[in-house]
Amino acid sequence: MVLDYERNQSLRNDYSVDEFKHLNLLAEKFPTVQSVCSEIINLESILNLPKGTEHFLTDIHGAYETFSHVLRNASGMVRKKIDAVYQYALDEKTKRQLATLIYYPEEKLEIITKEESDLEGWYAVTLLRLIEVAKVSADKYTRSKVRKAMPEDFAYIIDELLNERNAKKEQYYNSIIRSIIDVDRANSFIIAISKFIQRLLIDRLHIIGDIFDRGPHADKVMDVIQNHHSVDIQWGNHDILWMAAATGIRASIAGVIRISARYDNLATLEDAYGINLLPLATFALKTYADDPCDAFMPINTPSENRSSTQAKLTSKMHKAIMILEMKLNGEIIRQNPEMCMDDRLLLDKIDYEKGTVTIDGRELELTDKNFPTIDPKNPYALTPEEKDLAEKLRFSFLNSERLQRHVKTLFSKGSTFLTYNSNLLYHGCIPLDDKGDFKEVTIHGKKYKGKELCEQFDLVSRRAYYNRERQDKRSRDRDYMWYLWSGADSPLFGKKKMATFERYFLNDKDAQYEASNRYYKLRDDKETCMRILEEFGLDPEKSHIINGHVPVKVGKGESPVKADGKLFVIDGGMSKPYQKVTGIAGYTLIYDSYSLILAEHAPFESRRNAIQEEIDIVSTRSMLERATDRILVGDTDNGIDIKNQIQDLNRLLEAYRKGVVKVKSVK
Ligand SMILES: O=P(O)(O)OC[C@H]1O[C@](O)(COP(=O)(O)O)[C@@H](O)[C@@H]1O
Ligand SMILES: [Mn+2]
Repeated sequence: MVLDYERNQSLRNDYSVDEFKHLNLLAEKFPTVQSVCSEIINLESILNLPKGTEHFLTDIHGAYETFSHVLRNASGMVRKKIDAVYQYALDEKTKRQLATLIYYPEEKLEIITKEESDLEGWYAVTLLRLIEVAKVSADKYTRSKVRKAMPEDFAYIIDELLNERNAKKEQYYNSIIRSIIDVDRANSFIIAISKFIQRLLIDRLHIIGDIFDRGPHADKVMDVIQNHHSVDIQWGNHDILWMAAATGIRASIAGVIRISARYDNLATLEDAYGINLLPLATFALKTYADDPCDAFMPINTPSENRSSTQAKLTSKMHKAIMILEMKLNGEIIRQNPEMCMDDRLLLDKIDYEKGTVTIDGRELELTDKNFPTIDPKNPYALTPEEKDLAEKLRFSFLNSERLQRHVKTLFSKGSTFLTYNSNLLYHGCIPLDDKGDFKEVTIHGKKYKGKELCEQFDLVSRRAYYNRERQDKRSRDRDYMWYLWSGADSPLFGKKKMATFERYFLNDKDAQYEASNRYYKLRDDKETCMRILEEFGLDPEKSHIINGHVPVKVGKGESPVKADGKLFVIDGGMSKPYQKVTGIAGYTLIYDSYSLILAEHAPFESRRNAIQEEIDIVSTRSMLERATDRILVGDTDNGIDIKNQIQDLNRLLEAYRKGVVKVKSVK
């Protein structure tokens, strides 16, 4: 092919060698003039369709049941579609049952098939209703896109049922329904079409970070994400902590275990990820045999459980891993002065005789003075047992197949930030200095700020993970990946310190205070947000920033809408422990072809009640912005890709017609 190119002077005049190669590759996929033309027509028609609906969620923190419900009910959109079709035709009870069936088809069918006296009649009516709901859910997409979303087993039938109903074909239509029931496929069909509806209503899912920690089942959330048809993730500080642990970074491993102990989730760590915690339990029992470890009782342990063997063991493990984490953090901080984290070196500021610590010139009394593993002369040194323990834990994390799979998903679908359809998405902040300019941060001796800083942290983390087998060598990439969890200039965190030590060992609100980067004040300011949008290459007039990380205190009157609507903070406290702070149970930001809508969710009772009592999450929707014209695919990022494809196809068509690229097929 390249030879053809070199021999042909006129070819060389019209095409570069790269374009010639590219067109020949494209010709493999579109081997005839006919196929090129139909693809152009197909793509042109997609450009004129309404854009798909995007859903944004954040700070899931292991709240699997709520997360799963919000996806199943498409943040309230399933119910909205049912209401649109059957506004007065069905009563509330029937609509609620239909909605629950769509959310939990398997579970609901089990109940209904046992209770329903006229099952055949119920199937017939229900199939028809589900098809109607599917129809309105699919109406803005092309037939080809809808077909791609269909469950394989029923693709043909669903396609027929969605498109073929008119007076003439009524009999044909009814006969399909009849035979689904007759051949005993009604249950499978209901499950398939329900999932199809769920999928149609969330065309794209964005997760603005913090999937892990606090709640019990981040592992199940990750399974859902792993199998999702279209999702992206912006890493949160808790996610990167787990990713760093899976990279084999010992300080991060200790951090993951500490938080799991704090929220009484050690069993999940063992059962879901197969992490062997026996070495930690043995070490903790021996080291803290007579220490009550009161400050390390898992939070929210009911008073009647506090003296149980289990609670006592967890507290000892919690303290043991906390001290190990402090030592390992110290090792990284001391080796990386450019991180400027010396204020986090506290083990050497303790007077072990007096039981005090000196912070910012203030001598404060420790609430717990028992440090059997610390050598006051060399407080960061690991004891031989601690070294052995850290190695065993690292082995477990590096070899947990499920954890590694989840972390690979976080890498393949995630990043430190994302621009998508004129929105800029990131979990924490873009570090700013005291004057409000982009803060310069040193990584590996070089200074970065703004977008470049986020890109650099992204790169460092990927390098650290994909070179994790080379643990023999000290890796500064690993150190910087660790930094992202709690470093003052980490875009995933952005507080001047993480006061972990102070929160466990002191009774002093001032010392425990975690001041935030300037960003968190200045994000209220429209001009700052516009500058950030510009920095990331977006049109500041039209674009928005979408943030998580800091719970919005809705109960105290705080609004998730900042900077005159340029920025939205959508951490509404999906995980239970944070609902006290927010007063609600999470937000979904919905971006459809007309508008930006914020759905505010009331607490979710439980999956059991959702299925049995048909208790849905109550969501209040408010319109944030409405477009004057309906937004079409042509206006989106995907639209830009499609337009580029059309351009390439036109060049190919021209090349076929000029005879410079050979038509590859005679068909
Ligand atoms: O609520 P806990 O478990 O005490 O955690 C508090 C810690 O979590 C953090 O808020 C970080 O977690 P988030 O990213 O969820 O905010 C720290 O700043 C703070 O020290
Ligand atoms: Mn966070």
